[in-house]
Amino acid sequence: MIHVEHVSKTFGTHQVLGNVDFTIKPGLMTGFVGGNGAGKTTTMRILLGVLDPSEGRVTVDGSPITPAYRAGIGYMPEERGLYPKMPVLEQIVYLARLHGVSKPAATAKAEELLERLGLGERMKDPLESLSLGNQQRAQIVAALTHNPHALVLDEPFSGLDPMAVENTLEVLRDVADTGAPVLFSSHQLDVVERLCDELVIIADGEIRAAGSRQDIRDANTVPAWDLHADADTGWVRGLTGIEVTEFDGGFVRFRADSPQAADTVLRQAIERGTVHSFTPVRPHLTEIFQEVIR
Ligand SMILES: Nc1ncnc2c1ncn2[C@@H]1O[C@H](COP(=O)(O)OP(=O)(O)OP(=O)(O)O)[C@@H](O)[C@H]1O
Repeated sequence: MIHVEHVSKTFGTHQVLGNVDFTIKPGLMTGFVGGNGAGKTTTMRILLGVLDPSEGRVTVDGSPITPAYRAGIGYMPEERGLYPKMPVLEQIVYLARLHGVSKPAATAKAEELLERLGLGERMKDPLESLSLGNQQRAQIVAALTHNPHALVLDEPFSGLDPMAVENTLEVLRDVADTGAPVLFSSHQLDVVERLCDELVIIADGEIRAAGSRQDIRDANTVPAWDLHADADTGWVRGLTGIEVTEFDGGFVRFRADSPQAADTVLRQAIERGTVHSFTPVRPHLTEIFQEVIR
């Protein structure tokens, strides 16, 4: 398990990370979500050793991360690093060889990954002749060809079409299934919500929420219910332990101090007429995200 432990970072007098603390668990895909300038790239650079933290440290299974461990991470930096004029396959094999992979093994792996990401026909073409989305796919392959034991990917899905997102997801999932911790950043919560097992939400250089989707939902959900009835539901406003948040004739959304208070609403609604539905409100993760990054 990789642990970013109480990391702070200051550039001059500008603190961009404050006590950032989260884990990336083996075998799971962790989505690192935050708006522009939230601190995702800075955190990833510290994880990779490109930047030093002002405070805190990164550990792997409880010990400080080593250069050897870092060298075995598949890293896709924010500033994409491939050579525009060099053929795609050739440079991916070259980069894998720098990691100590033999030429035949690197070639076989790169060809397999390029095929899976739909670049089978373009392997011999110079990178610059590919569309931006296809260059992005090549970058992903470059991060994976040296059989990394962990992945740290900065915005791997940005600019990919839906099919490429699915193919990339499958490839990343295969790496996670080998027991590797996988971290990828994104500012597209809808994508991350669907793709990852765990989420880390950052805003203004601070972690605002972390854990599984369910953990984050449970921790940030105020119990609320929706009631749809035939008759006007204005009477709900007068009940103790109930706070009405939305109301429109036969519809009311309310928060309840306890499940018993919510039951009372249902009982009274049935006594007053026909109840069409009575359901707990499950906020979408996107709504929670908007709330926690405020
Ligand atoms: N070398 C630097 N010197 C000064 N400030 C920096 C430096 N690098 C990053 N910052 C600042 O740190 C903050 C966090 O930036 P960072 O790139 O980590 O955010 P991000 O979450 O990756 O954003 P984005 O999604 O826009 O890439 C920003 O305010 C940025 O201007």
